Amino acid sequence: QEKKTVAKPAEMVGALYAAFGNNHSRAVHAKGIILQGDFQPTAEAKKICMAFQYQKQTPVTIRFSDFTGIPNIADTTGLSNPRGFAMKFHGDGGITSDMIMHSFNGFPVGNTDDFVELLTDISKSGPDAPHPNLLEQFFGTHPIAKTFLTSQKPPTTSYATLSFFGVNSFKLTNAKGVSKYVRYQLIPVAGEHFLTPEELKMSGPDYLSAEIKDRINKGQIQFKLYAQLSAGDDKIRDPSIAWPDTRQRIMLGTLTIKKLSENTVQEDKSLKFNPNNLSPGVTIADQMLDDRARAYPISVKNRQ
Ligand code: HEM
Repeated sequence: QEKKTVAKPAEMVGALYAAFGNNHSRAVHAKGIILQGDFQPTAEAKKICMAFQYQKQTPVTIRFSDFTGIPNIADTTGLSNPRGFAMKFHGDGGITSDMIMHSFNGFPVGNTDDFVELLTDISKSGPDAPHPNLLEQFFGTHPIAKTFLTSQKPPTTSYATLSFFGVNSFKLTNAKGVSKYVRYQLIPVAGEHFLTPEELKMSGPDYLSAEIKDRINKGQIQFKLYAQLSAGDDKIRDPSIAWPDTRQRIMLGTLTIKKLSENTVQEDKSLKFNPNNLSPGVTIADQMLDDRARAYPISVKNRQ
């Protein structure tokens, strides 16, 4: 029987503010850039899911971001990993559906209460805290969290050359009523590329937004979206444990990013994603998604 989350949504957002500051911005993934494009589904996507975005080509709005709630974090610092990716599919008649991922195949902890504890421990483990500080103690009892925070990839050369992972599980249902548990993966057509230590030294604090503006002026950017299927005893409700790479993946379609969006203060404020803004055919299959669904609107409200 699954444990119910104890932390209230406001405490989740409060723990993010405690760790990164309340900067009147997104509580996390504060620094980002918005672009526009479209999503072209494959024939296989339609076979496993009846959601509108898998029936025909749809326009999308996407936002790439750095980690933490610090709006001016340097793209070059380790703390700006994992990077974020959020996509809004725009269906007919104004309906939308959201997908939110980050650049690490996993999460530091398996449930929301442990995440709140991790954030709280980070906020209380500043340079003046005696060792072992609370964060070091947390790592002692949560080895996966230590691996997560100490094994991030080097800074990417571009938001367009990084893979993103949905981490939490969803249930996809097709028109015949057949369901499958999946996790999303977004793989760059340009391949994954990371900065060498020399390139990193030459890069400025905003190199990622400068690079993506330059790249999109020269041409389109593409990613392939996959659904990784669960099998065997894969954990559906524990985002800290990635499913094996050997699991079957269904290609859901191609994301083509075509242009930079306005990126006005107003656009960034009004753009909001929620893990439970879904279309019929897609449902949440993980307690953490329910918890996230209640936390995101609090941050959205606070940053207006
Ligand atoms: C219990 C776990 C989590 C909590 C409490 C949480 C909370 C939040 C909050 C409060 C925001 C700001 C919303 C806004 O102001 O618009 C946010 C944004 C975001 N989160 Fe989470 N999150 C969690 C897990 C995750 C996971 C597992 C991922 C990735 C797989 C993720 C990726 C993102 C991204 C990419 C954004 C920025 C979306 C945008 O561009 O607007 N989060 N999260």
